Amino acid sequence: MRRAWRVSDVRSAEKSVMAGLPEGTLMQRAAAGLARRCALLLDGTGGVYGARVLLLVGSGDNGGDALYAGAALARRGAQVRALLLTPERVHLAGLAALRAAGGFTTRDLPPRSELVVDGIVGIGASGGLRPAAAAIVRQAGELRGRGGARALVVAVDVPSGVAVDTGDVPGEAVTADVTVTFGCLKPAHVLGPAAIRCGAVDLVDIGLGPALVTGPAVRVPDAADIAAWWPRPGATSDKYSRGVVGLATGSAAYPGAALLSTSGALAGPTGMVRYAGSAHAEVVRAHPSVVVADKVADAGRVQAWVCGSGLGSGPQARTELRSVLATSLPVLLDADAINLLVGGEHAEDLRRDAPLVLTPHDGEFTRLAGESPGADRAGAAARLAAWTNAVVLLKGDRTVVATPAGEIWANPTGSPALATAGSGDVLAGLLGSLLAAGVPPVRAAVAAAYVHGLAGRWAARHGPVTAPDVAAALRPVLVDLLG
Ligand SMILES: NC(=O)C1=CN([C@@H]2O[C@H](COP(=O)(O)OP(=O)(O)OC[C@H]3O[C@@H](n4cnc5c(N)ncnc54)[C@H](OP(=O)(O)O)[C@@H]3O)[C@@H](O)[C@H]2O)[C@@H](O)CC1
Ligand SMILES: Nc1ncnc2c1ncn2[C@@H]1O[C@H](COP(=O)(O)OP(=O)(O)O)[C@@H](O)[C@H]1O
Repeated sequence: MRRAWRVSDVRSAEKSVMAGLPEGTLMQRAAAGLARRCALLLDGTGGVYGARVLLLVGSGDNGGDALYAGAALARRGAQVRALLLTPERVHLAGLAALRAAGGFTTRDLPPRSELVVDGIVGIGASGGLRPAAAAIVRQAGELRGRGGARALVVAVDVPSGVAVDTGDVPGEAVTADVTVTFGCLKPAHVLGPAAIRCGAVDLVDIGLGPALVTGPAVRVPDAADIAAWWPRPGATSDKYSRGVVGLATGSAAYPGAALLSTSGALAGPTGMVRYAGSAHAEVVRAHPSVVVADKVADAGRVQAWVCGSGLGSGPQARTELRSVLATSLPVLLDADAINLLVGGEHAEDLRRDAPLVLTPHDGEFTRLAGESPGADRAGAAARLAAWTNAVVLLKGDRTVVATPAGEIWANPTGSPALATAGSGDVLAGLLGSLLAAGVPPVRAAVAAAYVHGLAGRWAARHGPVTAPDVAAALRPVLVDLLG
């Protein structure tokens, strides 16, 4: 698992560590790590000696890091030039170090560069990049180096222009090949469009660890987490002890949603899948192992319900929603079931002790919350989670999962291939199976999103992806993941 901290928490940690160290120590550690990474990158493009390096230097400590790293590269023979965005306000000691090492300042962008180091702003930025900085970022993105190859871009701490705490990119911003960050990850490294701007993220240890006393703002699962959480059958398991998931999905208008949620559920860890709804004949024809009924009331015992994918919005859909919410079981509400909550008709039904998981896309989120998720998707998901007392999985290219207590996870495996009709139905079935197998709701949501994302990537290797392809890819992905 990777963890990311908010700017205010990073600032407090820095302050407490710096109190016990000579001034500038953290910056020296940061700059040394930055220079090392830059040198490694240059090694891959013809070496450090003679390489043309352009530093984009803002007025704060982020610019200071870039200047000291530039000095280290200049000492190894690189031709380092610093473009100072505000020459009247620059990290003076950093600039002196660069000059002493043989580096220069420049007023204009040079015609060629092998490497651009973005030290315009780091975690001290507020708002989108100002016009002068934005113009430099635009031009620097066009720079070319040896043999006409695009210049490599290394961002210092975060790419300039991203919103560090939310992962939003409000305007012009640097697109980095590598982001070298210090002390800990920040939300922009793992959330939203900012995460994509970071390229590969390299974490340099500057000794902040023990001073990070608050909980992380965002957690990111890795394969080992998912493998550790995923239930496996044991020698004494039977079909009931592995959990039974119930699906109240699909309708005469949308029988496909029933089939797709069933496919997702069948790839999960439960020992049995029950389907209740008007698509029961199609479901059992496609999946003979599924036990079917035509409504929730007749379905038999389950350990968790999935309700809503393709369910429709008529009186029968409302009855089914009421039936699942009346149980004392974990319930996942997707798609139409979320839309049925709008207007408050089910407010009383939502007062339940058992876990609730909501899986909205942006449209469903907006209808239910009364406003779109906006730029701070994690914050928006956490607010809806607190309001509904549910785990909220907000779908998107970086799906986020939030709990009512404000714990936030970002899924790292998303794939644009998943943006295809019905892939959310597959996710709902898989997640429901994990709930029925007894996995705590937040882990079930995080694990389902992770595996679903990998399945999208897997399916995309063989051409254009449809939702059945995503469902079919769940099994090979799970074999890889769980061994
Ligand atoms: N603290 C530590 O211990 C360590 C910190 N470290 C490093 O310091 C960085 C933080 O440095 P920081 O606090 O000086 O802020 P920083 O990101 O350079 O930006 C502030 C400057 O940018 C300007 N500016 C602001 N918004 C802007 C905008 N939208 N568009 C354009 N300009 C804008 C703003 O100008 P002003 O608003 O004052 O006019 C101000 O002058 C951190 O990310 C890491 O790299 C490491 O060395 C490790 C140890
Ligand atoms: N651009 C994208 N990149 C990655 N994943 C995406 C993207 N767009 C959508 N997804 C994922 O695809 C799935 C779509 O679900 P949903 O919108 O409910 O579709 P449907 O209702 O058709 O099943 C979600 O898991 C979502 O996170």
